[in-house]
Amino acid sequence: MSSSFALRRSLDHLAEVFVDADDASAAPAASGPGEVGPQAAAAGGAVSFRKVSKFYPSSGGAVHALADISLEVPAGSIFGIIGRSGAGKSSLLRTINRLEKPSSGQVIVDGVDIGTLGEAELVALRRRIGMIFQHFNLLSAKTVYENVALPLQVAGVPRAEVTRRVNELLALVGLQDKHHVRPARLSGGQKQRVGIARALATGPEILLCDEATSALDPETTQSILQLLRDINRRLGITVILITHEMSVIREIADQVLVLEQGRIAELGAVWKVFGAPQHEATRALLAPLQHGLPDDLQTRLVKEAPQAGRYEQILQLSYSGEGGLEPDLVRIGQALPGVRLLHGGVDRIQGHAHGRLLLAVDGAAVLPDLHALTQGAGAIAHHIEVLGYVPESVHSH
Ligand SMILES: Nc1ncnc2c1ncn2[C@@H]1O[C@H](COP(=O)(O)OP(=O)(O)OP(=O)(O)O)[C@@H](O)[C@H]1O
Repeated sequence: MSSSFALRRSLDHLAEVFVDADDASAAPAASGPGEVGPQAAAAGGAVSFRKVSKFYPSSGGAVHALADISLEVPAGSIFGIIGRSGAGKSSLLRTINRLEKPSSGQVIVDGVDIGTLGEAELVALRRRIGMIFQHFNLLSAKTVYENVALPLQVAGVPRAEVTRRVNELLALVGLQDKHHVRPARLSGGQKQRVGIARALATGPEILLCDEATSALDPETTQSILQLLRDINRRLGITVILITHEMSVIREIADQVLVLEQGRIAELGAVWKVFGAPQHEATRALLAPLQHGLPDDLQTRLVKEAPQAGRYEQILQLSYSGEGGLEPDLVRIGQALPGVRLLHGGVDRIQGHAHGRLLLAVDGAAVLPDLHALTQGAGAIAHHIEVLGYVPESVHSH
């Protein structure tokens, strides 16, 4: 792609997402130039979807991208949308700033049905909704400073004020020493920080994140998620993000929506959905995060207890976050004498312990009533099952 073509595309995109210069003078801004800014804690930012459906016309018949979506995103929350490729995530996200128009149903932002807004009001709405992208969408010919300044300049903010705010925004995202650098000389994480600063320039109440960390390595992903969390907490901005990685949801979101073929497969608090996934799509998305049986044990595991020779019983203890139950190693040791921890892991999600432990107990030991060990105040796990038996000692191999 030639650089002028790339620039034109980026400019087109920016104009689409933010405002266009002609509209800016005509539009009654939601908050006037004097009030926009990252220091202003967001007061609103609630989004409701009411029976939202979306069809795209196509030569092979209409594609039903969203079907009857109704849900609420509370103001000030972090809301994660996940699903397989083609599930409808982008389509749903883009209805919030009306880059996509629903075929039916309403999207309501802070009590206002945005389908009823005229052009000028739509411009004002988009100033209250920032957006960041997987590929950052920065203007390559402009410096970091100029990229962040642009939405403020377009909104008619006086020059001295632009300078003050861009300085503040770049400090907020940790790029105070990169003012005069062009995007090509930044790392992916730094580019996304510029994208975030630019998205926050007009003091939005909502930040839409379209696969914002998908192009980043794991360490940079962590730092960007941390920044988004800080922004959510410090500025009170509602963050709505789409991702295909459950680890991103686990890291940052309060609520998660699992989309499957345009429909709600699952919706709820992240710790609950992780602890007791109801839908096959959710279980499939969670599978890579779970501590399953390692291959070496899997190959040696038999379903029936061997009739002769020594063997070990392999138990799986699961934790779903309910009731504050955490793995208490002393109690586990008392309930299952001689137990050894083979494999597993526990995550804390929103203060709830989640995970699985794989344990080995000598084959000669008589197991207690495992169901009883999941009940009442003395419970050692939410669920316990014998996965099978491994001939001889596990550590003899
Ligand atoms: N402009 C369009 N015209 C026709 N079909 C479209 C258009 N945009 C999306 N679709 C179709 O709508 C469905 C949902 O697409 P969407 O991009 O919202 O899903 P997604 O979950 O974001 O996917 P991905 O993770 O691959 O980005 C898909 O079948 C897609 O092919």
